[in-house]
Amino acid sequence: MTDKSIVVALDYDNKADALTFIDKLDPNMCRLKIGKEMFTLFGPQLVKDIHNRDFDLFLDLKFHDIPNTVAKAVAAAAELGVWMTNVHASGGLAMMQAAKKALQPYGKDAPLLIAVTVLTSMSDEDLALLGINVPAFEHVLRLAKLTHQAGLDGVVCSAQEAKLLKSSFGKGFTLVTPGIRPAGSDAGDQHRVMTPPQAIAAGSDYLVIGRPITKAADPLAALTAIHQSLQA
Ligand SMILES: O=C(O)c1cc(=O)[nH]c(=O)n1[C@@H]1O[C@H](COP(=O)(O)O)[C@@H](O)[C@H]1O
Repeated sequence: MTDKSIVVALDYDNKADALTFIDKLDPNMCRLKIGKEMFTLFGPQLVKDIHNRDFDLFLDLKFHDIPNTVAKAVAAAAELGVWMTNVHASGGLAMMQAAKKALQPYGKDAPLLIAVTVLTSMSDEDLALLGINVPAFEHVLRLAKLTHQAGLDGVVCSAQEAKLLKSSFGKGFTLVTPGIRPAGSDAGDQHRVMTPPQAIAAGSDYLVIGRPITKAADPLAALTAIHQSLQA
């Protein structure tokens, strides 16, 4: 069972539970992601604990601040040796360029740097409340263009926009897609969703999947079922 296109979002509030689950996994089965909750609770030691188990780790802290601050935060992520990290594209071109530049000293050891476009929890109506009166896919395209211009490795978007972005920016522009829901599972707070096979068919490179796995009665079985759906 090897499919490292799956990135399991480990949104646990208990480190022991998270490590117990990780210890059932093989690093060839998936990659892992920790975000604001786990990093705030458990800090860089958790990153070390996960690296000691040989998993590729996406540090999802979605930096969004002035260019100098984001550049330093991204360099700090590189110091931790993570596989991937992210910023918000809405932080702007100068912020993303500063972040990219901060990774230059790390050469081929630099983490992949991607930018969040429009959160997958947001609908066209949510955007309208922010004064953004275009469909989500148009705003995603706009932010992805800025990210591409800044020289980042790719974007976080929903799989619903993957086809459009691959045709606009090419195969090498990495698409990381949360909002993945196996058929029949609860969407929860996610709005722009797709199933794992649909997302891969649309051109997603990495599927970020959290609750459908971690909140399942048997998380390992849920992950295995997703693997099987991708092989079918
Ligand atoms: O950057 C992210 O990973 C992210 C961006 C986005 O637009 N939407 C999104 O859901 N995420 C993250 O992806 C994960 C999705 O988790 P589930 O909804 O439980 O599958 C969460 O950890 C989110 O923080």
